[in-house]
Amino acid sequence: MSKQALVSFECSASFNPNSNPFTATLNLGLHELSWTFRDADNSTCRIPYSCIFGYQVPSEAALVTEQDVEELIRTAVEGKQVIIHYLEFTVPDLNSAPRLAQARLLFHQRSDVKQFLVRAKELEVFPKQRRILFLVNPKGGVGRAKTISDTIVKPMLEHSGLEVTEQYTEYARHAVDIAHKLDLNTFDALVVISGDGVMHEIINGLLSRPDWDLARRLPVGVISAGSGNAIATSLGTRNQYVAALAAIRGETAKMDIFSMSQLDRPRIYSMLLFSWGMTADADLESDRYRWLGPLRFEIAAFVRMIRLRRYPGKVYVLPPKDDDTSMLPPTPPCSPDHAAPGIRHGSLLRNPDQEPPKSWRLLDLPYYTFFLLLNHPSLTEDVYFTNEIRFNDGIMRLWYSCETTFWKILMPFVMDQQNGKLVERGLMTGIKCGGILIVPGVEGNPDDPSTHAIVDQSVTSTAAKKQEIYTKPGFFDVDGEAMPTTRTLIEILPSFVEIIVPEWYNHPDDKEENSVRGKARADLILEVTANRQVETNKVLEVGKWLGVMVLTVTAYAVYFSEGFQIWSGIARSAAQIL
Ligand SMILES: Nc1ncnc2c1ncn2[C@@H]1O[C@H](COP(=O)(O)OP(=O)(O)OP(=O)(O)O)[C@@H](O)[C@H]1O
Repeated sequence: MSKQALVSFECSASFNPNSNPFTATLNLGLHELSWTFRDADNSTCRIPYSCIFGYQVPSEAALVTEQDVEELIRTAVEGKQVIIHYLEFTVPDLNSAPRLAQARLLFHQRSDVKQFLVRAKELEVFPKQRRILFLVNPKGGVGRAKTISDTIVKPMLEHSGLEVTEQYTEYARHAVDIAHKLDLNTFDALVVISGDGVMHEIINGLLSRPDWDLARRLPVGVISAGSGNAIATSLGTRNQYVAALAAIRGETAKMDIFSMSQLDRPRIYSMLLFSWGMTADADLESDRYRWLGPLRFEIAAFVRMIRLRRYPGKVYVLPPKDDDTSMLPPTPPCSPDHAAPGIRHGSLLRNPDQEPPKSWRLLDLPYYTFFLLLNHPSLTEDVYFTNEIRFNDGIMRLWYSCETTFWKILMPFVMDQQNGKLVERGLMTGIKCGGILIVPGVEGNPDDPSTHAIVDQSVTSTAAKKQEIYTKPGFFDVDGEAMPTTRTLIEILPSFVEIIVPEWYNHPDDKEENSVRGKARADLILEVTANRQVETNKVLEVGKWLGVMVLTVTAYAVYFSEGFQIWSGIARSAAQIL
């Protein structure tokens, strides 16, 4: 009997519909079902509860729910057979799809079936009954959300016991309206089948409600069907079967979010990133290459590396753990009744126009080519930025740079895009902060050299032009959505929303032997998800970037050649690069 077995039954078990049943002892442990086969050298088979997404008895009444357990016990007893649906991870590689699998149990005694079902319910073997709204974005990524919903999610939901409603988004930002108006008593969770953009929209929709303090507790989840899919990748649910499993089982974790305040505008909330400079331009401009799928980011990034913009501005940073008591608390102490418009959750400054106290440090760069604030370790599904970040660590981490040399910018992306070491290449400075105030642009008349003093004493207006300092405002990028570049206060709201995670995400101790809640392979899953250290395949990465370069330069040449030979365009572009 398994070390952790709490109760055991004699039964016959088979693990696919056509295989012969084995005589086995079935053990219900704390975290897993296990079988010891008598006629197969006492070998053992295990299914962690965290991988079970459905339950069935051979009658039409197949679901275990709070309400119908009595009825199910009755029908199961008659049939003496129970079918368990679970995900089987066969290959030690999370990128390969897990398999939908079934275990069929034929109990010898009817009383055993009843006892099994009762204990299974106590031990939360099966998903708890919940009501979930699935929001499908048919325009996300390359438009595969409907297929993913029909071929992956729905078959897994069939025996889950969940009450499911599906709704398609019909226009851009429809998800904001849906989340804003949602009846919170009707659903226990909101899951999007989309990219990060729709996740951003539902969080902003929920937090824009008068009852935001209640709404923020609604668990939200994502089944990836976008282009970037950074949140799903960071959570280890990039595989849609794993994401659907997480949605069905419903484990949640608290997640920090960033709040962005601009004067006279409603606050915007970000779950993933705030960015300015190259990454923002590339992300927002990549929308025109949507048909390329995730490759759109590399193409847009490369174009922007060639035609890099430098954004001037003043950036004030509040060091973490500042004890300046003149400040308002950053966490959300205000009830909606007491919240002033625009300062719903309390704020570091009374408004973004307030001059920051002396404890805020002015960063000393003349301009910014990179400015990136991340809440998750992955920037897109192909860019694993750093393993320094956890979405619930309550810390804001900012990376910034004024680097302009093409190769110095390109190389980290080519060599360290997937191994979490991109930030270690010296391209960017990384700091922790308690709050950030950005004052973008050059103050005063851009033709007056003295106005550039705030940017850099040595940069005059003419020099600024020569160095192509970008005097146009550009855009801030908030989770892939554009935000106007005006004076902006950014702060963190720690553990502010509930996000659906795989069960093993919350159980780092499951790495230990004999504790297998996160499947027998929890160690691998944890390593790949919570601390994802995938070695970059340098040959593949260099090949991919060479492809991106050739494609971009050719497209550029065609676009700009205007009647000249394509090759003269290529030569011009090459000259620009050099
Ligand atoms: N029916 C629709 N028609 C047009 N646009 C829509 C519709 N439904 C949603 N959208 C918009 O599609 C945009 C992109 O959605 P989503 O984030 O899911 O995909 P993505 O941008 O490809 O992925 P990622 O954000 O992960 O890169 C969102 O801004 C959303 O407002």
